[in-house]
Amino acid sequence: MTCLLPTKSGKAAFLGDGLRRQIRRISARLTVRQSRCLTCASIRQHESAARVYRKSVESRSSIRMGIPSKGRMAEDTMQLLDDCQLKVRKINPRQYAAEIPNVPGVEVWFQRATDVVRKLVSGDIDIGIVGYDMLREIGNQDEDLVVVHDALGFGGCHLAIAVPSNWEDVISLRDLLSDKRWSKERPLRVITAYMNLATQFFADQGFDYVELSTADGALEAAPAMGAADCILDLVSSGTTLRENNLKQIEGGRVLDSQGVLVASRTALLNRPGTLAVIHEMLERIEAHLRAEGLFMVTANIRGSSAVEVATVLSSNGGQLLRGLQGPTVSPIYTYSTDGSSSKEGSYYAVSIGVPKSRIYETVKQLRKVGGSGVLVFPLTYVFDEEPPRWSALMNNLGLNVRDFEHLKIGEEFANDGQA
Ligand SMILES: Nc1ncnc2c1ncn2[C@@H]1O[C@H](COP(=O)(O)OP(=O)(O)OP(=O)(O)O)[C@@H](O)[C@H]1O
Ligand SMILES: O=P(O)(O)OC[C@H]1O[C@H](OP(=O)(O)OP(=O)(O)O)[C@H](O)[C@@H]1O
Ligand SMILES: [Mg+2]
Repeated sequence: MTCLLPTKSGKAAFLGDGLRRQIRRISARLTVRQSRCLTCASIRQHESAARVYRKSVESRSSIRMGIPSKGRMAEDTMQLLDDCQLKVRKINPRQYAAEIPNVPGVEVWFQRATDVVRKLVSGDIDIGIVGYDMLREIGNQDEDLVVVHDALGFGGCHLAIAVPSNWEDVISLRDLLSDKRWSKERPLRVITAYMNLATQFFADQGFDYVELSTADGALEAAPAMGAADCILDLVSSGTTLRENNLKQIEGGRVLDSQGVLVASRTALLNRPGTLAVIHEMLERIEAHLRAEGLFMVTANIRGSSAVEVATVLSSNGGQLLRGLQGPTVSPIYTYSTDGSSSKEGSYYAVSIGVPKSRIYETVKQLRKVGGSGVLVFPLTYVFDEEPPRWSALMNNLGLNVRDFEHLKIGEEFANDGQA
């Protein structure tokens, strides 16, 4: 007898201990199966149907962004937008539509991660933040989906094959492939939530005898239950695998993933304002992520000229005391004793951006060259030149960076009403 219960979310909480006991009592002769078995073909049909019904840009005038409504990515996405001063304003927690007051004209829609991708494909949203794994699985290499930023710095995990730890002879994918246990009559049974990626991977690796099945979560339980031989699922810390007596194998890493910013090519090229919004988001995200790893340090250093101080810094601290492009060195003006006049004195103020991880080393180096009054500040943004990801996007869209000059954000929004 097998009884499957929800592992998490509202349903799991509802099935509290009391209810679990009741179920145990009444279910002596009951078998509940939660897993669905889908063929790859049916999933493909489902995903491509969305493609056929892609909406035209004229069907609405607003720019829509989709972000995960729950799960691991939801909180991190909100935090990233907040850190970039793109805070999402939600009137109440059960509402699925919101706005970003700093970017007027953008509607934010909260959706399940899978639906963010589906709605990008169908043209119901223009911009989205999701895990790269979802983008690849659901988007299935749809040419309309353009990755604008591929490393948002959260949701880091990888999709991997895991087999029972007690399969001592199976260390690598090659071992799994040559295992004589699998045949046409008794294929290798793999359970996964990533049917498209799994189909592609096993075909590319030359597996002839594989049967895929799918479930929505807690896949790690399937081998012990006898429902599958191995799994293809996300791994981050590896704890879930370990706790379920599973192990990864060499060559079984299918895809590396983290949060990505995606946009619809159709919307970028045709919906007024979308390209400008993406430009601003990209600039803010890049500048924030660059700043996140740095501290701004200022200190006073004795010297006879700014050049001498800069030379002392670079010859003693090497790259560390040179900052991002070289130290900023400015004279400190000292006043005469009666305060009536000021003159360039023998102290200079230096400002440098340094990696957070090397802050103490920096302080010690500054002291060594006579630095005093060392102040350390967090940074909000480091805006550099136009981000390389922007040029890459323009390239991808077949546009010239100069073409965008006239699409400045103000003009774009001003044009919206007339479009
Ligand atoms: N263990 C993990 N560590 C880091 N990122 C993860 C992990 N598991 C999933 N993710 C990322 O988060 C995204 C959303 O996963 P999450 O589990 O929150 O949602 P879901 O599986 O769609 O929903 P649910 O599990 O609640 O049914 C995944 O697509 C992946 O990019
Ligand atoms: O390597 P770890 O750090 O242990 O993380 C991996 C687990 O995280 C995800 O599951 P999630 O918690 O989203 O539950 P789910 O299986 O119900 O989606 C994923 O599906 C793995 O089960
Ligand atoms: Mg999950």
